Amino acid sequence: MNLQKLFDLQRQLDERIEQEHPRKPGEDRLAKKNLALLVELGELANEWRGFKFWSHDQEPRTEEKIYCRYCGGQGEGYFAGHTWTGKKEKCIFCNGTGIMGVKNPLLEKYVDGLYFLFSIGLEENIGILDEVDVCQSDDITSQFLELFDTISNLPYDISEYPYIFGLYLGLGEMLGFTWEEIEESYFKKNRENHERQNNGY
Ligand SMILES: O=c1ccn([C@H]2C[C@H](O)[C@@H](COP(=O)(O)O)O2)c(=O)[nH]1
Repeated sequence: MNLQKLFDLQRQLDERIEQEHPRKPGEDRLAKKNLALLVELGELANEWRGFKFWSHDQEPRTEEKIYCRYCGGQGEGYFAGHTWTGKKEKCIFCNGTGIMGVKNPLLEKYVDGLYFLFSIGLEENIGILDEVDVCQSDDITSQFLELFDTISNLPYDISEYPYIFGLYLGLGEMLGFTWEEIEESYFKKNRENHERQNNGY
């Protein structure tokens, strides 16, 4: 596990965001990043679904089709490439399948949380943690609850940061992710985050 690489990318992204969205006087960015992390954690729990005892579908959302944005998932349209033809043609962008690929919403949400976790570390000048003790509760629900609890308290007790990091890595393992998958998804999201800034997000 090489945290340095991700940490360096995070620093570059955060510096860019700071330039594009300068801090207002007195703005508490730690509080905002902390809330953002809690929001991502909630969204992650929603993609995991394992706590939804009221539903027959408690399976994690690990596969979701990405529909072709050119034909709206139809596989055909009244165009050839970008040119309007007036008669139905097979979409050349998805080869008529209507589908551009598959994504893993559970992993993507996990990685969004990791972004904010790194960003909080940078905000507080914590630097790279030399060693992370991966922590795991008895079950995933308890792991989420422990994370919500400790993250909510983080602005008042930043010394909990390494413990939270260990809990977050522990959660990743419990959700079945390898570090390689996490890294790959982080790099992909990094490109998207920069594109968003290019496009005035
Ligand atoms: O200072 C910041 C602000 C945002 N993000 C990234 C983390 C997530 O990948 C993404 C969340 O964006 P939304 O989709 O929630 O808008 O932005 C950072 O890395 N640093």
